[in-house]
Amino acid sequence: MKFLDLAKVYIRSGGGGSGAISFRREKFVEYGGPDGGDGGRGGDVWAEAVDGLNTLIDFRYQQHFFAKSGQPGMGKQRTGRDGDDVVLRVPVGTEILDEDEETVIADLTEVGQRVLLAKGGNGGWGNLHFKTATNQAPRRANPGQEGVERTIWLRLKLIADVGLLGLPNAGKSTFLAATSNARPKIADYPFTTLVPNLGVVGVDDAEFVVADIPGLIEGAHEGRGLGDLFLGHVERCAVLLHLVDATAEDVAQDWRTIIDELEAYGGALADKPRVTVLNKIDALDDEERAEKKAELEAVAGEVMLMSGVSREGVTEVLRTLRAQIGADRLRQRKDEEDTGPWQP
Ligand SMILES: Nc1nc2c(ncn2[C@@H]2O[C@H](COP(=O)(O)OP(=O)(O)OP(=O)(O)O)[C@@H](O)[C@H]2O)c(=O)[nH]1
Ligand SMILES: [Mg+2]
Repeated sequence: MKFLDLAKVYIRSGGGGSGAISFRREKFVEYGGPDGGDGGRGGDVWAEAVDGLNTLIDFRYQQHFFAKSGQPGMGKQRTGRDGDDVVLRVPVGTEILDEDEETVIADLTEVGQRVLLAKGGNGGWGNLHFKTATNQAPRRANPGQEGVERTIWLRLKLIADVGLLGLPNAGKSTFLAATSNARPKIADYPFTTLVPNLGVVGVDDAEFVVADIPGLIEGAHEGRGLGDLFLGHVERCAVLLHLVDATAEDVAQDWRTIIDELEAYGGALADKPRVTVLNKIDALDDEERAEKKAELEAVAGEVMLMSGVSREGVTEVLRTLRAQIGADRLRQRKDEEDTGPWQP
């Protein structure tokens, strides 16, 4: 199976148009001077971070991006038309890497940020440019400069405030759907979420972005399951929301599995603030709730209770997240009429 947060792309800027060799031809003018125009410039290839995208899926269907060449120059001093630029529209948070997959060419972290990936070739000079005192009728012009061809990689790291963690089936997508504008796929089989979903969650007067990532399983950091590829996504989150399925056999063990993965992944992930939630409590009676809560608290410390389905406890969890995210990252909640739904 292929993952959409990494895409290989071939790009080529346009070559410059060649300069023209041409001479003026007019009635009663016997020796018209040179009038060959310059070739047009070739188109550039750019990348630009845009609103409203959160995967690189489009680059799975189109991997080649070639800008147009400049048109050749023409007589009567006419310059050839420039080739159109090509712009790769990528989600915010996309890194652009060189062919070696390591060298970072650019990191597009803001909407509208642009980077030039391949410059179009200059147009060649027409013979008009070569006229000198001793050579009044030059029969030479330049070819256009060639375009630049290169292979690059696009790598997406989502910029979310909260990263959802949990084993497959813990109810992460259900939670996201219940609390945000995102409509992730939900099913009672594991690994329903193949592509990370982003949702904007509002609570009180604040908004933040939650990323639903595919379920983590044991060994994910070694490449098992789908989780490890997406651990990279959560690196930039301010808080992790760890959901534990209350209907599971052993909630302490389920919790431990995820924590082990975080620790094995290394980096700052394991030290990030974390909110631990016992989810799906609608399926339990009071006695079972207390029992599971105690089991989980014994290993995880403070635990909140919630159900993404009945929505019991959801607001409290959102408020806790809000408090942990920090004011600098929170967006002001706006009425949808004002601006339309905010798109990650
Ligand atoms: N009773 C109950 N069931 C829930 C709750 N939340 C989710 N479920 C069910 O649990 C199953 C898995 O839910 P998802 O939201 O797809 O789980 P996930 O964690 O996103 O799973 P992956 O994407 O596979 O990692 C579905 O059948 C849901 O209906 C809840 O609060 N209560
Ligand atoms: Mg899911």
